[in-house]
Amino acid sequence: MWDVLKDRREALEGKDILSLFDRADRAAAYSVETDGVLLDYSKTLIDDAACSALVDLARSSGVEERRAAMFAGKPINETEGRAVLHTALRNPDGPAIEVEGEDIMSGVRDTLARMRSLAEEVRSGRFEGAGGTIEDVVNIGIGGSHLGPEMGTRALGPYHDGPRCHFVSNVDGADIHDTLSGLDPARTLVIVASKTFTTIETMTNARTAHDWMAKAVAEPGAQFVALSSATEKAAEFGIAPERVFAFGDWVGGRYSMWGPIGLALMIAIGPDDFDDFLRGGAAMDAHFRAAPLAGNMPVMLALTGIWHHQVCGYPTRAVLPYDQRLARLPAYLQQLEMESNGKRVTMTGAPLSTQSGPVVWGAPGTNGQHAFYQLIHQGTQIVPCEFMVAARGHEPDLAHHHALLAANCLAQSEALMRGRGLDAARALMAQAGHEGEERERQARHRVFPGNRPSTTLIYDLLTPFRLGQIVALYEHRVFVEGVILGINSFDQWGVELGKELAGTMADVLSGDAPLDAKDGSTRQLVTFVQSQRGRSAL
Ligand SMILES: O=P(O)(O)OC[C@H]1O[C@H](O)[C@H](O)[C@@H](O)[C@@H]1O
Repeated sequence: MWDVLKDRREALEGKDILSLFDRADRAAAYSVETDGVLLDYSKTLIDDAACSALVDLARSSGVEERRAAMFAGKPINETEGRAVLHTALRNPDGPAIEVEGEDIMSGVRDTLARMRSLAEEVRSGRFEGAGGTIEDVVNIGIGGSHLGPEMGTRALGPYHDGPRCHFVSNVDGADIHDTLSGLDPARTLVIVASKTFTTIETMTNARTAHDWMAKAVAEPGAQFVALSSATEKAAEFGIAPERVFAFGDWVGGRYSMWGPIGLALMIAIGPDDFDDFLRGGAAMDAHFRAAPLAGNMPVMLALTGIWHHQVCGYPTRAVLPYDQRLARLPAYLQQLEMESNGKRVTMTGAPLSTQSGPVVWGAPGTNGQHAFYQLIHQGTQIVPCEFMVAARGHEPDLAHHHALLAANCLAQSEALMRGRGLDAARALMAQAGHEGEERERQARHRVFPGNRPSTTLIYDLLTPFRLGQIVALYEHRVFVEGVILGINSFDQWGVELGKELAGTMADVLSGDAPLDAKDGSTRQLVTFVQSQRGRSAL
């Protein structure tokens, strides 16, 4: 299949994306719409032959079988022997799903009901801290226990009518210091979010928060909540079982914002809006399960990604939400995509014959336009761009802002595709009064090669439901790309070595472990830190 795709790519060499629009219905044919969201992937150099080869690739890679296995609770996370059922969290009224012979759905419903009741108590003021109603919620967690709720809380700002929410993740004391200073411990709720309840950053921050609260509050544990699969560890930390919200090991960290890890988001926007977020995810699941591959949004987004990264060889892709409230989406997607598909061996342990998933990066528009779009338009590397934008904003009084925002988004994808040729650039320079060699020199700087691919995801308004659709869309896109590459998208062994070495490095830095075994560079760096510490102690 890969050979067919590579041949197709060669056959398209020198062809313009714009010329593909000679086919009058190209935009509609290269788009998928589901439940009010439209994905337009027509501004890519994918023609009918390439498209059908890509769909064949998805089919022959077993995407449909693997999808059925995932939803049925089969242990498709083979290196950890686990099912992959984050989809169950957003379908609490769905049918029974058995994991190792036991139905998990009643547990999902119970936990959601308990989350709802705590969220309502906190929001209504019935749950009080030592000093009265809760004014601030601090979510302590990292990676999958941080990025989802943080991204979602920011994205759904217009729905945020609960207490203020803060997110602490970094072990850098600056993070918790800056977050806690100014908060009243007697009116703060601390959520310790950690699937394993062992992550060094989170446990260090949780203990610091506990000490901070203990200075002002007689029973600090009463203002702590735990979100974890390791309930016994949460109990050891001193958090009472009624404030521990558990989830199964069939929920991967980076797929976990739909369940207990989403508690901060639920407290912020309220359980009803959180339900809408879940419904949006479930709607995308239903589409993903039922739509034929060629009309399936996550599948076609994945195939566009496969085309650009694996077939065309473009090393990165940019996620460019034209929505300031989606500022944290690129970071969220970096974990989702790069931790899931940044692997060098297939499910069987054999080396990948393809590239692993691409580098994902991005920032909201229009800000990025004034920073890195220079390279996107004129750099030598091609960066496929994934634009997203709502047709309207949440601020009716500022509709003229939104009109400019949307216009910029649409103009960028057009500019990337059309570019500006040398003749047009010469004409511009002539108009500006340049002549001869100077005109030629100036014109060359103003050429845009164009023919640069992009996709656009467009929807009416960024509601909780829409956010649910968008997050689930990207989850399934990662899944489809992973299946095609033969990767296990649900483990993350690549984060382990650094963690192990950090443990011993702390001893080396403190002088409790020998430095001799380290390489020259590491010895130099350790010595520098030690000498500076010594100075500050003087
Ligand atoms: O939720 P936790 O167990 O604390 O894990 C937090 C994060 O750290 C790990 O190292 C993984 O790389 C992430 O996938 C995970 O989300």
